[in-house]
Amino acid sequence: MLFSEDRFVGRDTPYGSIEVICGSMFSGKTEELIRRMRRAQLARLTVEIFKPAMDTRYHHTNITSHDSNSISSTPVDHSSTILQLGSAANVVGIDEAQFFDNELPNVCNRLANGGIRVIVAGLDMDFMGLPFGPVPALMSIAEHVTKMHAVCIRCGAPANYSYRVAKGEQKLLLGEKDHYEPRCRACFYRTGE
Ligand SMILES: Nc1ncnc2c1ncn2[C@@H]1O[C@H](COP(=O)(O)OP(=O)(O)O)[C@@H](O)[C@H]1O
Ligand SMILES: Cc1cn([C@H]2C[C@H](O)[C@@H](COP(=O)(O)O)O2)c(=O)[nH]c1=O
Ligand SMILES: [Zn+2]
Repeated sequence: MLFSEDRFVGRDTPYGSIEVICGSMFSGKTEELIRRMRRAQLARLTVEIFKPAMDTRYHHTNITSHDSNSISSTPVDHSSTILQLGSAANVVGIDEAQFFDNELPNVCNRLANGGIRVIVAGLDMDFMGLPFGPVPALMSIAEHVTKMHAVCIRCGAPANYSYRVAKGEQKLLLGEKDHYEPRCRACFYRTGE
């Protein structure tokens, strides 16, 4: 069964696995990450949750969804710290993976090869519709990839793009609905609206 805690109970393989939760903004990535981490906690597994220190939108330490669900986490500046701090856990969760350095896939592989279930959430595409940071590479090496969809703010179809309504061409621009709206392919590429 996918995403089940029982894979870690009474099984003698020394290997873990990598799960990626990706999609546009507002698609439910953080809620899904929190759900899986809470289930692991209910199963009395040791969990460690990380987020990039530069993502200060909601809370300094907590991971918080757009619906204000939250779970405590450790902010880190570099993926190497995840390897140091996460190696003793049964389950490692990582949010906002797009903001991490390109060593993150290697770090996740090392954790998974050490027996840890690694669950990573992040944007697969930036505001240009281009692959974002280490997330596409993580999707390649993961056992399980879940692509989430928001609701297109323009037409109501499933949305897999994050359209930037704010000014600015830089890749990194923290923000919420004042800066971005989830859109479907047609509404994303239909310009001037
Ligand atoms: N256009 C939208 N489509 C879907 N969910 C939305 C939308 N706007 C707001 N939401 C809210 O955002 C929540 C998902 O938040 P979150 O898990 O933080 O998403 P993500 O991490 O993918 O940005 C949904 O449960 C919903 O209540
Ligand atoms: C598309 C895009 C997004 N960002 C920023 C905006 C938000 O702060 C996060 C994404 O948060 P969510 O949990 O997925 O809603 O990323 C960015 O910096 N650049 C972009 O192109
Ligand atoms: Zn649309």
